[in-house]
Amino acid sequence: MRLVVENLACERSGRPIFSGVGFALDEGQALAVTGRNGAGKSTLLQILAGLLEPASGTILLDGGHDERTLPEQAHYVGHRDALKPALTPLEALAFWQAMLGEPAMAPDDALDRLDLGHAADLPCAYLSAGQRRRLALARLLVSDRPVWLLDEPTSALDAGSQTLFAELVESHLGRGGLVVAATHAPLGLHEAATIRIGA
Ligand SMILES: Nc1ncnc2c1ncn2[C@@H]1O[C@H](COP(=O)(O)OP(=O)(O)OP(=O)(O)O)[C@@H](O)[C@H]1O
Repeated sequence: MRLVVENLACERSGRPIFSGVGFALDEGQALAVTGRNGAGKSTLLQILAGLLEPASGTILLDGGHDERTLPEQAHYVGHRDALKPALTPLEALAFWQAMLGEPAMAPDDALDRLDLGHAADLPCAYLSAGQRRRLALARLLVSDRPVWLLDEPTSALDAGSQTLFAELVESHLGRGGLVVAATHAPLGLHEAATIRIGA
């Protein structure tokens, strides 16, 4: 599987955000997207996730499920954790697994993997910022999708959780996955290509 992005440009509300963005990522590879605040890192991920249209440029995913689009083969974990406050972590993961399809790890096992087993039945509203982040990342484990699009994945994570995150990503890459992550901080991976967007 190979993700090739060429000459991508984006405008928001008629204002140019970035242009000339390109990269190629093979299976087992990670890309860190860096740049100043407002450079368009989240915007780039949202375009890859199919949530925004680029002004120009091409995005090609080669070698995956031919009948599925990139967004259908990607997990997108955005800035916001997309959790309903009244649901429990277990309910939230069961929902995501049913919605995303391709079931992989059982929700309770994913919670244990992210060290959230003790909070499985609490309303998400009670979770701390780091716990909410870990729950959003647990979503990556319950459905099998080869491309992970992660926006500031380590924000709010303590040192131990950052190590855990790096282990999850390394294991995904080891299985032939692809990861694109917008970040201001090092991701703790053994190897990741980097592109900087904006000035
Ligand atoms: N819905 C919107 N309508 C118009 N402009 C927007 C919208 N959302 C974001 N923008 C603008 O697009 C630009 C890029 O924003 P984006 O969130 O992609 O930046 P970023 O590089 O991820 O920033 P940060 O490092 O602060 O997270 C910013 O100037 C922002 O104000």
